Amino acid sequence: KKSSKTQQLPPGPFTVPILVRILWLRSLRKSFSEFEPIIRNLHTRYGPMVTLRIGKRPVIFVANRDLAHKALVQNGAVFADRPPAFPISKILSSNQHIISSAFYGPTWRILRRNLTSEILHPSRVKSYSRARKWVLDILINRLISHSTTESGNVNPVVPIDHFQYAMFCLLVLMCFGDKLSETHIKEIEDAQRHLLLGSSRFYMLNFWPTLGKIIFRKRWEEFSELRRSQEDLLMPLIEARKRVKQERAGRAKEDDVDTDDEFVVSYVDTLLDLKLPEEKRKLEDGEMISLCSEFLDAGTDTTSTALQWIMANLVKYPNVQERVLAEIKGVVVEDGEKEVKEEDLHKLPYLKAVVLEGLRRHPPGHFVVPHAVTEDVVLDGYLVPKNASLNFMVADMGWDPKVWEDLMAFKPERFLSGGGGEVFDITGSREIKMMPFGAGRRICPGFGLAMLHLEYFVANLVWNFDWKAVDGDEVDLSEKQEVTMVMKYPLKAHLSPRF
Ligand code: HEM
Repeated sequence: KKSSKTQQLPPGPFTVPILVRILWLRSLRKSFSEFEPIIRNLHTRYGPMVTLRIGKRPVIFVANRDLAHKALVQNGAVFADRPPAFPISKILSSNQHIISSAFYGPTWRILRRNLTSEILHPSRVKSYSRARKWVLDILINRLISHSTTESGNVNPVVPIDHFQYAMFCLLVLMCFGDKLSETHIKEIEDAQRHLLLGSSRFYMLNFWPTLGKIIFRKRWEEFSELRRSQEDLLMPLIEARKRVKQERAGRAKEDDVDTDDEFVVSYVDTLLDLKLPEEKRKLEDGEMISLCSEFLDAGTDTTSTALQWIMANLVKYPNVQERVLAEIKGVVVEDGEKEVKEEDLHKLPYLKAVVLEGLRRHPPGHFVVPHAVTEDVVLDGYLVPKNASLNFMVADMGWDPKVWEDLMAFKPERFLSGGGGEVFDITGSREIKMMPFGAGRRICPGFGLAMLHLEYFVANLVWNFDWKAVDGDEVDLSEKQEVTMVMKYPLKAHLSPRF
């Protein structure tokens, strides 16, 4: 519904914006993890829609699945905008010229369509299967070498860094082509991680940007230095793809045929010819760097966090791990075959159920990227003004007792269709029962790729190793807010190779 003058913002605590800003800054210095329980308490007190005044803009939180569906799916176009970025994000996103922060309009449409049709299309995703196998081998070798000492003793492994590195490798190869060395990948990972982890340190620069340039001069310099080092690392890779493209074009002209069957299109290749519709020009170097950086970040921590939560539950509940293994045994027919092939994943419904249950119980992001509306509207009788920032309680949507029985238990069976063949709709198009990837027009475009990565790596990790809890160090499922919602006590497990 359109709004009228009498409509009010959703309820919320009375706050003095300047005080909230100061408290916000102080709390950021300590920990971000207090934030979600506060919003949850406010929902208990005020209902499914709550307003908080943190800065100049009201921030509205929605905790109800039906309202999320009404907004994001039924009125998708109105709720698909993004708020203006804070100064730091503005620099990192080249003025909101990346998919996740672009305003809803032609630029967002062309950038998103390029990603979905040129890179995330199933046939293109298939062309990266060699890269996935390469990364799987790296991961398995790393896990083996970390679980045995030189004297042959077995050590428990803390796999999260290896998961992160593996997911990062995959995304780098898709982004810059599959001919990069491990050393090079590690360098890029370090630069990206510095920026990502530093983001909470630089958050303070968003407030009072003009005066802050003087007060926080050192921190601004540190931020500029990190962005520069990111540019120094990524730009040569982009330039290298430009050269490959030119050489191929030259060869194609001479021979009139494409001789290089091995060639795999990378994300950068698709950006080189892209034209921004509003500015009517090609992408600038800075914009390409920002888009590559978005691509790497979006698919790395999210997926490796989910992978860690899923493996933690398989260690905690050995009967679930046994069932995954038994299902794989029915599919891998060749004796001694070490790989569960991705072509076989669709024959493993229980594995898929395990991944879905992992995403429901432990969604890597407990909020979506902030949304905005394209015009003042009314939702559930309350005004959602154009200048508001709007968010949705992702974790709470998947923990609704009206939908899920015994909701905090890890029960993959709830996703088995019982022979009916009905596949669970993760996009929430008809009804939102959980939304780990968001919903509607801004839904994560990478959800298919993420599901593939999770199914492929969970299957192969279980197929290659028996995962066991470490005596006296039981798996603890407490959470901690970092870039994503991670395990407060990272998974530690004994791994016995099965081959
Ligand atoms: C388990 C893994 C992943 C999870 C849980 C996840 C989750 C999300 C969520 C919650 C959003 C915000 C949706 C919204 O604002 O309403 C999002 C956006 C996005 N994700 Fe993912 N994601 C994952 C993997 C990936 C991968 C592998 C890619 C790409 C390679 C990707 C690319 C993006 C992009 C570009 C956006 C912005 C979409 C837009 O604003 O239109 N994500 N993701």
